[in-house]
Amino acid sequence: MAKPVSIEVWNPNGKYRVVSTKSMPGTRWINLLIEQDCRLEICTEKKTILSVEDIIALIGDKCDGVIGQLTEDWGETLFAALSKAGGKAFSNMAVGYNNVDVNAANKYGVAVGNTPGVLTETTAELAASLSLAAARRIVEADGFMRAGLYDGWLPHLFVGNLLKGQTVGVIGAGRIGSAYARMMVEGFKMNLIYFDLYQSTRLEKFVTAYGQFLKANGEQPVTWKRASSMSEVLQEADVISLHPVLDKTTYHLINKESLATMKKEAILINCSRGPVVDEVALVEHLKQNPMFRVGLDVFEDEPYMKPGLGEMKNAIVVPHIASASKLEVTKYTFTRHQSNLELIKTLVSQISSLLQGKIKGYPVWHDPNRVDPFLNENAPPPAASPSIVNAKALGLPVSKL
Ligand SMILES: NC(=O)C1=CN([C@@H]2O[C@H](COP(=O)(O)OP(=O)(O)OC[C@H]3O[C@@H](n4cnc5c(N)ncnc54)[C@H](O)[C@@H]3O)[C@@H](O)[C@H]2O)C=CC1
Ligand SMILES: O=C(O)C(=O)CO
Repeated sequence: MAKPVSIEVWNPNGKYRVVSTKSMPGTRWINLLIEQDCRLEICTEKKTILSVEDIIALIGDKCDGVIGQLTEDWGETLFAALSKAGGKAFSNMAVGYNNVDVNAANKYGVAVGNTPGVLTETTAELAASLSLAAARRIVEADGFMRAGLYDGWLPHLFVGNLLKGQTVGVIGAGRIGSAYARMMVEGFKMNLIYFDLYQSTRLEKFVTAYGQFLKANGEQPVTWKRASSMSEVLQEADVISLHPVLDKTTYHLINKESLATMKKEAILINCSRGPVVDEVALVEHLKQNPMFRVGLDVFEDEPYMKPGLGEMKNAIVVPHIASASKLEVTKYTFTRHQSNLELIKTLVSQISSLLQGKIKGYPVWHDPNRVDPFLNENAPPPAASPSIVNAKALGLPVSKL
């Protein structure tokens, strides 16, 4: 028998039992679920990462839907348990859903939601922040200052990289990769080289137009190139930022061999998922190449770092905070996790619309890139469910809205 897990209950007489494996910011999401006749149970366990056993205990004998986290292992065992409890909907509070075995969800007929589009700017901004911090050695210089080592200006003190006119490389030029590329091209007048399985026409058009603008103003125009392979990006770029999904094609994309092809003074940024980089090989590369620098938001064995990484002066490491930003929306200023608040509303729309429609017969929102209709605080969410990643496999109809 699984150990009981502590919970807080909202709307005990609600018709649908929905479990959230974590408490999330604000009360709007709770009210939305209550309005949809849900009994909501929020896990209040103190530990950060719940085990599969903990989640099985939360699911219990009857559960209609679960809102879960990217730190949880949603595989065969959990989908079997959810299905046995009558569950039909699972929402992952994240853009990335590499922690979810979608085939297992399909097998048990559970719809899987994620939250694309709500963290694009916040993640791109963190990647840009890490790029700048690495280029100008901000963290190292800050440590030096605090240690009382500064005894006067010197011509060679903490010489870093000037970004203007250098080349920024993006691997995975989807929503976040493209937003980051625009920031670096427009903000620092960098040239762009990118690799993606698909052409990013909008991004190319943007860089072309910006290049023409600069030229018309008597400045050096920026350029773009779509690389035919990832290695082309690694060889040519001065700053490389990783933004692909994590799947078997991108696991250890950056490894000993690919690191060896990069410029000795290149900067590598990872705000995608840790296992895209072979972290052991990275530590070794950092040791051998003191002017090679990295900025990491994500780690291979999160929350842990591979031995030696934390001691490397040429590494900037932050604890998966790309989504943690404040945002002003008209007159509202929300808390630190504003971006997550937006994301939660998307989740709530998923769970409640799926349950109301009993899965079948309820349309799935047609465009996973358009989340704005779900984010308006004053309007009810549209009568469709945003971003169900396995809609096609489950034969769910798509909204014509
Ligand atoms: N650090 C953080 O807090 C956050 C991390 N993320 C991560 O960022 C990832 C990307 O998010 P979005 O840009 O919204 O997704 P997206 O789906 O718009 O972009 C991903 C891109 O990767 C490309 N891709 C897939 N396989 C590839 C390969 N083998 N080589 C090169 N490109 C490949 C796809 O074609 C696509 O254009 C998410 O899957 C998630 O893991 C997302 C939000 C926050
Ligand atoms: O949404 C995601 O994929 C995240 O990593 C959130 O921080």
